[in-house]
Amino acid sequence: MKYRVLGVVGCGNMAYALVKGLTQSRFDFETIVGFDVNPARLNLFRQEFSVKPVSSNQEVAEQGDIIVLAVKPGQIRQVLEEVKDKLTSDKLLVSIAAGISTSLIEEVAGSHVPVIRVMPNTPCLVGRGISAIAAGTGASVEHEEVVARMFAAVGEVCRVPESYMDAVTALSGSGPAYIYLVAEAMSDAGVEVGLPRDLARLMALKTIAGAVAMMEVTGKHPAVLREDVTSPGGTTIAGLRELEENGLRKAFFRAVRRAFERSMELGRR
Ligand SMILES: NC(=O)C1=CN([C@@H]2O[C@H](COP(=O)(O)OP(=O)(O)OC[C@H]3O[C@@H](n4cnc5c(N)ncnc54)[C@H](O)[C@@H]3O)[C@@H](O)[C@H]2O)C=CC1
Ligand SMILES: O=C(O)[C@@H]1CCC=N1
Repeated sequence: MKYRVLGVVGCGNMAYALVKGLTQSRFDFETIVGFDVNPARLNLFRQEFSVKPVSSNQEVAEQGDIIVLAVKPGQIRQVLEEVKDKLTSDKLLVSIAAGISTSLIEEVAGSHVPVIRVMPNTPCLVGRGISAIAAGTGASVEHEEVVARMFAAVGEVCRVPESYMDAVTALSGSGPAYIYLVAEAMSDAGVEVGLPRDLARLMALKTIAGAVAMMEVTGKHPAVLREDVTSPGGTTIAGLRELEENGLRKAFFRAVRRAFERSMELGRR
């Protein structure tokens, strides 16, 4: 299968991360065409990535061999209605919309169109994303391979059963925001005990980055690494006790469950 033209419907944040990664990688699209209702976004994509701007989603679907749907979940149905007449079985439709199932897409676009659903995350912008991919009923292993290679340009890729997608969305799709909140909270906590703000932020950020590197490089379980930091009767156990008593784990359980439910709600609209 040879896909020469990538079509991008919706040139927002996630499309930016993906197109940036693709243009810097060896993934060999001859052309990338795009449309966005906001001309400024389209202009940005033209200037930064030489994306060819077209004047409608239909044109993207007509010219693209692979069409990435990167609009908000609430716009997917309307966009599919616009483009469905241009979709043939030799094209490949890729949706990154949270909560939107491949069966919903097939229902509107027609079951002859191969559909792959992907849940990436914003670290794709710096090549450190994690994307889960799942195939619709009309997509083959080859279709999955092509999309896996595309998203490998912006980070790691996991193939998952589609039934995992709402959970993946709640954990890794939304997850960067949870960690930014932790970084902010740690910085403020450092300020509270007397550190200048810039220093507190640097310490928080480098501590998170260092801890992530420790988990990646050593391959040790986080609980083992945590024990290594925790001296008997020392400072860390005093801090950890506060986090446990204030419900850190409970807060994460609840956050991920609520985001999971929200992903399912987005798919029902
Ligand atoms: N932001 C994130 O962390 C992630 C987002 N996603 C999914 O990616 C999709 C896009 O999200 P973002 O890039 O964050 O949103 P965004 O708001 O940055 O991008 C959406 C773009 O679509 C454009 N648009 C709106 N209506 C349109 C239409 N009818 N035709 C063409 N373009 C239209 C908007 O002008 C905007 O530029 C969403 O479905 C979201 O669920 C998936 C993984 C992570
Ligand atoms: O907040 C959202 O709905 C999107 C999906 C995952 C991350 N951002």
